[in-house]
Amino acid sequence: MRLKEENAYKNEVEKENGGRVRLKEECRCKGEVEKENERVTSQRLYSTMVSGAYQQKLVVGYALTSKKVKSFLQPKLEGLARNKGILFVAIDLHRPLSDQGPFDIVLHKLTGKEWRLILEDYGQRHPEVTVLDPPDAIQHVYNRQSMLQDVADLNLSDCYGKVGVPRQLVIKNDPLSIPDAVTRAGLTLPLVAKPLVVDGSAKSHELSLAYDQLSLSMLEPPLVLQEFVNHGGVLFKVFIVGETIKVVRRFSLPDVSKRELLNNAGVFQFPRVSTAAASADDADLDPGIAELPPRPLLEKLARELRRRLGLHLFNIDMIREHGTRDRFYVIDINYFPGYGKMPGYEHIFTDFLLGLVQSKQKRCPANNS
Ligand SMILES: O=P(O)(O)O[C@@H]1[C@@H](OP(=O)(O)O)[C@H](OP(=O)(O)O)[C@H](O)[C@H](OP(=O)(O)O)[C@H]1OP(=O)(O)O
Ligand SMILES: Nc1ncnc2c1ncn2[C@@H]1O[C@H](COP(=O)(O)OP(=O)(O)O)[C@@H](O)[C@H]1O
Ligand SMILES: [Mg+2]
Ligand SMILES: [Mg+2]
Repeated sequence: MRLKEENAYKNEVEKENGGRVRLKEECRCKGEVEKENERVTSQRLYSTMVSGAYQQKLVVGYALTSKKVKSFLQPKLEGLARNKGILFVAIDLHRPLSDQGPFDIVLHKLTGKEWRLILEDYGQRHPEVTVLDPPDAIQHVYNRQSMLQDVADLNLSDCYGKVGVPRQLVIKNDPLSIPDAVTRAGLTLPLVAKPLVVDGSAKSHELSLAYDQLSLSMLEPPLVLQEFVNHGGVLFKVFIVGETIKVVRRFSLPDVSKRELLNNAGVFQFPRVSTAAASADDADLDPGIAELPPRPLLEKLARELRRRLGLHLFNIDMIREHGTRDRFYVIDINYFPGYGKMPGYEHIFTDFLLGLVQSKQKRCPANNS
């Protein structure tokens, strides 16, 4: 690229990046966001010079924790996105959202009421921007009772297998009432006790296994008490990105035998299981346990949940009842999970973003520029 053209392009980038340039002038402290956006601008210049034909298609503003930025926004994803004309820009939480961008998509996973209100207001003022995903839809899966409600309502029982949720009971307060409440509800031990609300904290993932009824009064509400389902120690993590589904196997809690149940009492907190480090994809497993859930079943489940939950980005923790071929339970739904560990997520995610904007343009051609 000749110097004149390069300068002309620099001007064009500066113009296009109006919001970000203004941000540079306005922002007194040279913060992380500014540095990030400078880096992005120079990367864009570089990619133009290398490819010769740069065409930016969409700008994705993101509001994610630093942990999530590290695991999700990996260099391979950013590089691929850049080649496809997608630019990721960090949202500055200290400045009004409407002064930033303009964005085509806002990608976010932050908890807290303040952020929710900001996004709701922004969504109303900027209907042309796709907010991934709507805050109230995300809120619905941050509660372990409501997250499974849609699976229970689905009644998926004639689609290459049956999918349900374990029987469960919500305890809002008074731990002393738990043993009676469990008897009345007719729940069978052992039970998994899970904090009712998932708020991104380590505490919301502190789960316990309860072997006897009396010890249940030692638990700290608000919580969900869920029947433990023997599943051969293997769990299926079903990642969903729009219409794409990817399944991986993870190790999980081992089965609890009748004898073990008789010989044990108490409530035992267990460490985080089924994390990425517990991959069981390459393990030598009993085929009856390891066989993935049937594809048509997953497709129907994902399609229905996408529609009912109003979410594009989530995963489902699913187990097969040990000793059955086709009896499945959904035990957990996570919003914007650890996609960095989903095989091929870079291509899947970038294609998904492009597809979103294309389908929006088809629906509202007047917005095309
Ligand atoms: O820590 P990661 O990257 O494995 O992702 C966590 C998820 O793990 P997974 O992708 O299912 O293996 C994790 O899934 P689980 O609840 O462990 O099944 C949660 O989604 C977690 O988010 P939060 O703490 O509930 O807000 C996710 O944490 P964040 O990345 O959103 O902080
Ligand atoms: N009803 C259940 N039956 C058997 N195992 C369960 C059940 N619920 C949870 N588990 C085990 O506990 C782990 C964590 O539970 P989960 O509901 O997924 O909570 P989290 O949101 O912290 O991942 C699961 O990965 C699984 O190994
Ligand atoms: Mg889980
Ligand atoms: Mg979870």
